[in-house]
Amino acid sequence: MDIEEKIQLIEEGTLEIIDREELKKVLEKDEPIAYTGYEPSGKIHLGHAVTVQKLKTLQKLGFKIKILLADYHAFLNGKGSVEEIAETADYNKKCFQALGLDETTEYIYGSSFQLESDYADKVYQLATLTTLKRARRSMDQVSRADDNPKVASVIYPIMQTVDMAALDVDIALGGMEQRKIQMLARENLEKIGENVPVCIHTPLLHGLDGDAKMSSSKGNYIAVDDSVEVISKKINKSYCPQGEIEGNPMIEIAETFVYPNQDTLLIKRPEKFGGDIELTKEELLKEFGEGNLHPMDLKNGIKDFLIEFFAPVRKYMEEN
Ligand SMILES: N[C@@H](Cc1ccc(O)cc1)C(=O)O
Repeated sequence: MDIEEKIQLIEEGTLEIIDREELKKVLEKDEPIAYTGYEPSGKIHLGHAVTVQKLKTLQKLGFKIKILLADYHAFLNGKGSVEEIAETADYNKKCFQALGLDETTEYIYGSSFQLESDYADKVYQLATLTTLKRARRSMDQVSRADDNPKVASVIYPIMQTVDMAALDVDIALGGMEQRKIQMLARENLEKIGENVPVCIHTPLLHGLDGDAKMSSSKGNYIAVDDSVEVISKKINKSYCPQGEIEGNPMIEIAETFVYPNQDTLLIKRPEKFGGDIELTKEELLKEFGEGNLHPMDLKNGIKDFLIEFFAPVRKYMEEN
C-alpha cells in the first residue's frame, strides 16, 4: 500500500488530521507510535470504540499502539481515589483487549511514569509557559462546568502534553473534545524542544437520548460488553425521529460502525411491511431522510448489527 492509500485509510471517518504533511513523514518511519489516553471509566462504550477502531487501523498499518490508562488524570478530574480508579483501569484494559487490539498493544498506567523526575521537570517547565486562561479553556469539553475550578484542572492539560513526550508518540489520537488540549500540546511541546505529534480527531457520537455527547456519566450509551437484552432495550428506547438524519444516533452508528465494516445494512421486516431489505449507506441516508424507512425498522437493523458486532467482545469478557 502506498502512502496516499494509507493516509486515505487513516482519514476515513476522522474530522481532522493536523497535519497531513507531517503524517506523511511519520508514515515513512519504521515503527511509528500512536497513542490514545482514556480516563478509566465504569463502562467502555460506543464513544470509546470510535477511537479504538481507528487505533486498530493504525495497528494494521504498522503502528505501535500505546493505550494510556490515565488514572491520575481521572483523579485530577474528580473521578475517585487513585486506588478506585486503578481497579476500573484493569477492567477497561480487558475491554480494549476484547475489542480486538492485538498482543503488541501496550497498556500503560499514567501513575507508572507520571511521578518520575524527568516528567515532573517538564510539567514545571510547561507551567511557566502556559497561561491559566489557555489551560482552563482547553478543558472546556473534558471536565464538567465548574464556577470554582481547582488547580487540578490546569495541571491536567499540561500533564496530557507531557504524556506525549514521555510516551514518545508520533500520533496523538482523540475525540474532538480533546482538540483544545491537543492544540495546546502541539504549541507547548515545540517550545520545550520536544517532538510534536500529528494530532488526529474523531467525531463525537450523540447519546442514545439525542444528547450532544454519549458519555458514561449520562448513561446514554451502549457499552461494548452490554448483553443482548440490554442492547435491545436501549436501542428500542433510543431517540430516532422519522426522516431526520442530523443528530440521529442510529444514523451515526450506521455511519461510524456499520459501513466502515460492511457494504450494506440488513433490515429484517415482516412481509406485510415489505420484507427484508439490505441498504447501502447512500440508500439508507436517502430512504431514511425522505421518511420512507420507519424508525422501528432502522432500529431493528442497528440492533441486529450491534448484537453481532460485539459478540466477540461478550465472548472474550466471559472467557477471560
Ligand atoms: N483527556 C482524556 C484522557 C487523557 C489523559 C491523558 C492523556 O495523555 C491523553 C488522554 C479524556 O478526556 O478522557
